[in-house]
Amino acid sequence: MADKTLSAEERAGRAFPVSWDQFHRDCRALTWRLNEAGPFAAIIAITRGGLVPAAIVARELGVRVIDTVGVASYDHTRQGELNVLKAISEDTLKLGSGTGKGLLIVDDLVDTGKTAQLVREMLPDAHFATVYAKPKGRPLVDTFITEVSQDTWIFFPWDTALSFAPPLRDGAA
Ligand SMILES: O=P(O)(O)OC[C@H]1O[C@H](OP(=O)(O)OP(=O)(O)O)[C@H](O)[C@@H]1O
Ligand SMILES: O=c1[nH]c(=O)c2nc[nH]c2[nH]1
Ligand SMILES: [Mg+2]
Repeated sequence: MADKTLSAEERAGRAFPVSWDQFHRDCRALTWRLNEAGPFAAIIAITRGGLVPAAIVARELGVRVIDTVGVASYDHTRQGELNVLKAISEDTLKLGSGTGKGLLIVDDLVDTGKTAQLVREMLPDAHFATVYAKPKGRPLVDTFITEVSQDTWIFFPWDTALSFAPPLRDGAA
């Protein structure tokens, strides 16, 4: 049984640090795939993690109508209740005929898939894209770029900073 006193990151066996360069490249690769699935009338970023990929995808696809849906469930690395902090606007709902047809939802990743499930219920016909996917969440995503194992914690560039790493022979992982 999983130890509930440990955070998701502490339970994760591996770390997958992503640099700004790598993230930009992965977002552009995602856009190549999305270009074939579009065109899209608007992009909905799941904030906050979806903001940076949505900006890059919007620039590459030439989409200028951007909305947000605010969903939070992790307090740093501990998953709690899903909270919808901001709903999708009426204008965007109309643009997608109420079901999300012709709209693109963007997030940084799917992990357990709980966030994706909730937003998919709001817009069942929208295309759902993430940059990274873990196996549990993967079935909820239409397009993604890189899959990592469920026990991997992804470190995004906006959450990290360069720091000294001790040499391997001194016990570094
Ligand atoms: O598939 P799940 O297990 O639901 O996890 C994925 C979600 O978790 C993170 O958001 P978080 O709740 O940390 O909020 P944030 O985007 O504001 O950082 C991430 O940006 C995804 O939206
Ligand atoms: O920065 C993050 N990395 C992850 O692997 C993750 N999973 C859920 N939420 C997450 N946030
Ligand atoms: Mg998020």
